[in-house]
Amino acid sequence: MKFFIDTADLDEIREAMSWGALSGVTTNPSLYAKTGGKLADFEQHMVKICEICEGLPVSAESTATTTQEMVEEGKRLAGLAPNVVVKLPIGVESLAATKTLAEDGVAVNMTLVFSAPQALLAARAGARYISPFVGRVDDIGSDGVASLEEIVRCIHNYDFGHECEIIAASIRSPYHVTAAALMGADIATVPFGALKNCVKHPLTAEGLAKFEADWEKVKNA
Ligand SMILES: O=P(O)(O)OC[C@H]1O[C@](O)(CO)[C@@H](O)[C@@H]1O
Repeated sequence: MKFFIDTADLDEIREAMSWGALSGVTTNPSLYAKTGGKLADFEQHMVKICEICEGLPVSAESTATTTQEMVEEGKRLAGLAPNVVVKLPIGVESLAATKTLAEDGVAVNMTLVFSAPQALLAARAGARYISPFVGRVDDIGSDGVASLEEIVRCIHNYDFGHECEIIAASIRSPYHVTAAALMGADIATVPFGALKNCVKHPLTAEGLAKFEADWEKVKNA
């Protein structure tokens, strides 16, 4: 399974990229809003992310509401850098936009996916990536991992005639990451904090403290 970072924060992206384990970035309007960025600076901000992650897929979300606007905005976003992936929320308008964009060679990440039928339709329309949410399903008292597993199994059952990867999204914990990898999700997009938590383990910290204490003894012997 590949790791993407789920943030629009340039410092977080730079730091996580330096760890050498990232394969891409996902952003959404909420994550851009969190950076304090203005509307006028949005596209340049996406360009900066694409430069930091040269060659890796960077999802930039369209906020258009009609098929025609999504296609226009999608083409503009795709023109910002060769590694831009246009993110569209699932709906009849965005399915139609995905078809057109995919035919034009623009990679689409279909987001806000919560069910297998939504995912299957997105794949049929030509989506390069599909983003089912985990954490937000847990938030409403359902089982986000079970929902993701259903979607992964349905998508992996078929050949859609084009590459189509599942991005486990709305990931909140190392447990979500393990569950996504066990079921064969292609990618997990993980916020910076949760990504750092994935590096940690209490026994690693305990083991390190012991090594350090024992080394002090060696130095003082
Ligand atoms: O529930 P959260 O943490 O807001 O996550 C929302 C998800 O939506 C996405 O836009 C899905 O593509 C990701 O950026 C993110 O993983």
